[in-house]
Amino acid sequence: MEHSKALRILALFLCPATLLLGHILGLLYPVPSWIDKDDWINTFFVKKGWFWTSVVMWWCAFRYKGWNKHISLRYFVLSVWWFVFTQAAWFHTAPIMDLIFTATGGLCGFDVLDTNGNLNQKFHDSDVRRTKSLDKIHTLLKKFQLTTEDEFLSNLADHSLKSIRRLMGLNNGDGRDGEPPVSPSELNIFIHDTIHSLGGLGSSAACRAAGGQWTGGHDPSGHIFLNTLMIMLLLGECDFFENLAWPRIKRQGCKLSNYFTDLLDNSPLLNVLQRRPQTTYDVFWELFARPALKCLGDLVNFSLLSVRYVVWENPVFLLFAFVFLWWYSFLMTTLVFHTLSEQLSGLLCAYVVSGGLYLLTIKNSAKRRLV
Ligand SMILES: CCCCCCCCCCCCCCCC(=O)SCCNC(=O)CCNC(=O)[C@H](O)C(C)(C)COP(=O)(O)OP(=O)(O)OC[C@H]1O[C@@H](n2cnc3c(N)ncnc32)[C@H](O)[C@@H]1OP(=O)(O)O
Repeated sequence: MEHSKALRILALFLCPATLLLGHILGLLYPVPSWIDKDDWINTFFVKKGWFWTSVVMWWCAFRYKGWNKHISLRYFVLSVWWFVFTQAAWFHTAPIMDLIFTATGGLCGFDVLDTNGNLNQKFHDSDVRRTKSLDKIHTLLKKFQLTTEDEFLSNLADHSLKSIRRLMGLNNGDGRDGEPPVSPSELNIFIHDTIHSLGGLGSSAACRAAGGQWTGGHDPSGHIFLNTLMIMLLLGECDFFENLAWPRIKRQGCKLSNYFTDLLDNSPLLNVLQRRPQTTYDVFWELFARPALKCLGDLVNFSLLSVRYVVWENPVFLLFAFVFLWWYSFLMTTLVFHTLSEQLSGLLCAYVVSGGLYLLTIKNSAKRRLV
């Protein structure tokens, strides 16, 4: 099968096939325990995914084809769709994914206390996140207390602040006894209503910033949406320069392997046999220092050449490394996060636009070739 056909099939079917694979794996194996919302892959790469994908895509375009108005148009369409779906549908409004969530009954919740007045373990999914949220809620309630003129509400705010400080392990001075005869659920309602009265909690980002928890409703998976869009953008664009990328790799051969074998070709015993050192110092030098220095030099050479080979000469490797990263994140999302229907809606929303765009482009370029 020719390269471009394989690439198109990969671009079109990789994401739906991975969704299926994830659910089959989910039936066969336990949920992976190493996945963490705050790990470096998620915070540094996936959550800034559009930035990384843009850099890699434009870099490849620049190194293989140069600027071209068709690429810019496709990038513009996908960027606008990414932006309105995940960032903001319009100026100062929530993005489409959050509008769907709130329209289906979802809200920003503040169920900080459980029925016994202790920290609700279902409020956020790790101690670090719970502590950060309590801190944010404390700041907002403090602000409210300083500005309200209603004595009753000010007292309630005071009681809530004391409870929150207790949950954070801070000393209130008067201990738990100083807290009022207000039930935990009433305090939760007060915290919820007060923070909502400050306004601007219509998006998941704003909810997070206020320390709340996005609960209920249908929450289309932002990760599935973004990963799909990024995979299709990278593989879709690769289709337009792969005829330049593969021959370049073939032409250059794998000269990196020579440098790699140099790294291994560094025997201390051979040094001793060939150079026949006379003094103890010379033996030490030939046995330990010379091989170590040579290895270091070769390693630096090898690293520099690898970077040059991958980033400058063949950035298509970089492109596939990122496709792999987005694919991995996609698979982990299918295993751990959201319901199947939320994953499907994330996939469909990305797929409809990016799939349509690339099918249309492929059709148009085939037509142009025929003419
Ligand atoms: C030498 C070189 C020269 C180069 C020369 C070329 C020049 C080339 C010029 C380029 C020019 C660039 C110009 C670009 C300019 C921009 O692009 S700048 C903009 C950069 N911004 C971005 O990239 C942002 C991308 N991120 C996003 O869109 C959103 O954060 C997301 C990922 C869609 C948000 O999703 P979300 O809110 O996390 O919601 P969702 O996915 O539903 O997840 C719900 C929860 O489950 C968690 N979750 C879900 N799945 C997972 C998972 N797989 N793992 C862990 N957690 C998960 C989430 O973390 C979330 O948890 P919370 O933290 O909210 O509690």
